[in-house]
Amino acid sequence: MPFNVAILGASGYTGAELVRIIATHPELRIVALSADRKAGMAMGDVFPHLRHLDLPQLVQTGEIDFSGIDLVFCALPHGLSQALVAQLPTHLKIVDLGADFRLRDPAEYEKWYGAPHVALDLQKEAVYGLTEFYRDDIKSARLVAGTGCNAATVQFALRPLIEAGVIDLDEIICDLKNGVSGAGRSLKENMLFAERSEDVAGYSQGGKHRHLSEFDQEFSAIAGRPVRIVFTPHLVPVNRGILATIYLKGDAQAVYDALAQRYADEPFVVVLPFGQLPAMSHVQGSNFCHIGVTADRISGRVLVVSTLDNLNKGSSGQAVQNANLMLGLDETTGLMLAPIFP
Ligand SMILES: NC(=O)C1=CN([C@@H]2O[C@H](COP(=O)(O)OP(=O)(O)OC[C@H]3O[C@@H](n4cnc5c(N)ncnc54)[C@H](OP(=O)(O)O)[C@@H]3O)[C@@H](O)[C@H]2O)C=CC1
Ligand SMILES: CC(=O)N[C@@H](CCC(=O)OP(=O)(O)O)C(=O)O
Repeated sequence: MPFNVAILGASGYTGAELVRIIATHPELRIVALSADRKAGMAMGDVFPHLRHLDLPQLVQTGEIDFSGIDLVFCALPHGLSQALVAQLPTHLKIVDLGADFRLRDPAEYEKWYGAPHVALDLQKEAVYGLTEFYRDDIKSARLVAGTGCNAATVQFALRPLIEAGVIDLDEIICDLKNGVSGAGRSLKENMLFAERSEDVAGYSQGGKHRHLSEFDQEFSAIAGRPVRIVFTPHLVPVNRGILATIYLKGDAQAVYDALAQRYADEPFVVVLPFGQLPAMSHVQGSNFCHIGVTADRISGRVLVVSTLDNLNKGSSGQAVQNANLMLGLDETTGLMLAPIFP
């Protein structure tokens, strides 16, 4: 018997990607889809690429009968899940894709997201959803908080290096490029084709991006002392994909060895042969993260490049990976599809 799942926010980009992934998942069945402005519409009318699927109609969340449902994916804008999850029946397992439950310190949440947290008990119970590092906790969790997509890309590169003690923790500089689907599907002037095509621009520079809160939390916990990285994201004219170029001080071979060893048995994190660097196009449409390492000509400088698909490994793929664990399924179920290329 497959597990019944609902997707809240199914008319958004991550919602549609969840549907695309789950459509061929042998153990999950979509029984409810919610939307806000698009409630009442057929999913195939909102997303013609999903027209061939037999899917429930989009409804308001309040219209869903959760009694026969096992797990809920929340793909809602920031700030909505906390109040909503608090009202849902407690038999449900929840995978939240937004930022509501990522930060363990409520003061940090308020600082970065501009409003007090309204479900502190749920926050305490939530497990951070970076599967490869929280696998055991996720297996027994009722509520999992998906990571930020930029945050996942950078953490896959840096966590093993901080753990292994092979880099200078005070010299971490990260330059990241990401695609426009990361901003969601709702209309925004600065996301218009005429403004994004043929352009590259940084944003949230100077330490203002909210994913810094996840870096601060996670990296400092691993190191056992405060770690602060320099992080500048840039928007590039691609639909999906994130590529982080990280400049470090350390021995390149030791950096490579730490990453290769840490991910040797991980099905979704691929460390390329030393000296090779990945491209966004190598992972788009998939749940894979590719990492490359090379030495700089300046002795003691190392370059690490990490790339993943923001809508897949950065959100919906990660969400399904976590749902698999929470439901006692093999972690890779439904997720081994190869990337789309070219
Ligand atoms: N896009 C990405 O790459 C990533 C996104 N995330 C997170 O995932 C979540 C979803 O992101 P994304 O799919 O991009 O967002 P979208 O803007 O594309 O979709 C948002 C969804 O939420 C619904 N919604 C909006 N307002 C309300 C409301 N008041 N009540 C109920 N439903 C509402 C929308 O419905 P309707 O359209 O019908 O109004 C839509 O289905 C966010 O928290 C985001 O931060 C995480 C990692 C990566
Ligand atoms: C292009 C673009 O705007 N990208 C978003 C990605 C955010 C994301 O998806 O992560 P959250 O779940 O934390 O929102 C950004 O950098 O803010």
